[in-house]
Amino acid sequence: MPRAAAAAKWRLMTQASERPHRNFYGRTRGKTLKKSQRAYLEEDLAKLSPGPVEWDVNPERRPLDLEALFGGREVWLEVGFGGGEHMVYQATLHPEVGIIGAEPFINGVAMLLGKIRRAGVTNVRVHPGDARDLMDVLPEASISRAFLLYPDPWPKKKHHRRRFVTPEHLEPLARAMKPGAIFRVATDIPDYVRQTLEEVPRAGFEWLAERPADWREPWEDWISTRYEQKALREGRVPHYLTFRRLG
Ligand SMILES: C[S@@+](CC[C@H](N)C(=O)[O-])C[C@H]1O[C@@H](n2cnc3c(N)ncnc32)[C@H](O)[C@@H]1O
Repeated sequence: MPRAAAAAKWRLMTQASERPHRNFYGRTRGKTLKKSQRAYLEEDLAKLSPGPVEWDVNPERRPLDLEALFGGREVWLEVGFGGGEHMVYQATLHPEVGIIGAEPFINGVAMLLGKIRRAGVTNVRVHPGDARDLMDVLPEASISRAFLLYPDPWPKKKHHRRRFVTPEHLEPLARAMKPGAIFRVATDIPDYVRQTLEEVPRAGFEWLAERPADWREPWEDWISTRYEQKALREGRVPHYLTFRRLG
């Protein structure tokens, strides 16, 4: 590799290391991929990838061409889609919108790809990596709805700053969302509710007043996710919070 290119690569790698979670793309968290899952990844992922997102393939952070990706449809975003059940459900329910999701857990990506095949939906795009990289290249005010469903709880106090509901994540999210856009957050962790209600309004959202009384009621178009099922089995209580982007 020429020296200048190697130096540029090194700069990118060191920048990347400032984002401790982004490098877990490709890890299977100890689980092996089934043969069918490997096939989904090999055959479908490139077709459904939104384009240059990662730092090393888009170092200037050129915005994605969402018009080309979704043909002018309204665009929704799901952060950390897990096994993808909610994304595919919403894509089936709303063929008139385009949904883009980020998830670094490769087994989850493979599960989503399998569900996309079985449902036959064509309005989903997948970034197999950190949502921060994706948010960085979303055009300003381009997202009409965003979902953060059961984000990693990071229960220890010293890890709270790793939670998604911190300025590091919420500011790029707010930048990418249209004024009036809806942001849904579901969590089973009471302290996560506290932090969400503190931090999300600070980033330029209002908590929708019609929902505080019924924050234990899921949204009408809700499908329970894998993580929610686990939380319910373990006796934890889901909370559903709805915000609107101001401006
Ligand atoms: C507790 S799981 C919930 C998954 C799914 N939303 C559900 O409800 O079943 C949290 C997910 O967020 C993903 N995640 C964590 N940090 C992320 C990040 N920076 N960008 C995108 N996804 C992330 C994890 O890999 C994990 O799959």
